[in-house]
Amino acid sequence: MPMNDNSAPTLDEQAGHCFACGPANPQGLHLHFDRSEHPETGHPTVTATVNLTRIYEGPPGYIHGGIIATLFDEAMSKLNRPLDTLAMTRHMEVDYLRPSPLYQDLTLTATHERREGRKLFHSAQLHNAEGTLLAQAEGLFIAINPAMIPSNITPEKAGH
Ligand SMILES: CCCCCCCCCC(=O)SCCNC(=O)CCNC(=O)[C@H](O)C(C)(C)COP(=O)(O)OP(=O)(O)OC[C@H]1O[C@@H](n2cnc3c(N)ncnc32)[C@H](O)[C@@H]1OP(=O)(O)O
Repeated sequence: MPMNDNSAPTLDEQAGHCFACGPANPQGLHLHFDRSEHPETGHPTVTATVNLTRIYEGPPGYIHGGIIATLFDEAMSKLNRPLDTLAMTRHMEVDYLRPSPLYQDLTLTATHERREGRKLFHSAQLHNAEGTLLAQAEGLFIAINPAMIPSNITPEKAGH
């Protein structure tokens, strides 16, 4: 495993098994986000294209609502890095406006809205290819002490 200069795992290495974005998780979603700035506010924005199979089905033909929440949680969490902040989700609200179809390219976006001390407020949306808003979320992330994140997780230490 590649290491940084201190031979300690980097944050990306620590997060390699993240269910939503980790490349090392064989059962994960392997989401990839492009980062930019919001054209009006200049705040960090991220975008990903998602196209999910029946593994993630809830209602027949549609994505499970819990997976949609996962998409939003992950997209909003990706805004913390450009804000130079290590943070975890404290609160999230999801509006499911239309069923979100499987086997179609959908656009997942998230934008940083504002910061109040340790509190980071983000928003996220899921659109179909026609531009219809399918679901949306608001999230509160709290900046944490990096010491909260263990540097070496093994099955033995996780109790498996
Ligand atoms: C981290 C690196 C890797 C990134 C991976 C990203 C993965 C994707 C993101 C995730 O899924 S993270 C996993 C899910 N989240 C968690 O497991 C977090 C579990 N919760 C905690 O560990 C603690 O609650 C946390 C460290 C987040 C915060 O605990 P604290 O005790 O430091 O803060 P507190 O609970 O007092 O809340 C902080 C502030 O939020 C405020 N707050 C809480 N709920 C609120 C609400 N609903 N609306 C507005 N404000 C709210 C609360 O009042 C308070 O305001 P003040 O600081 O002004 O007093």
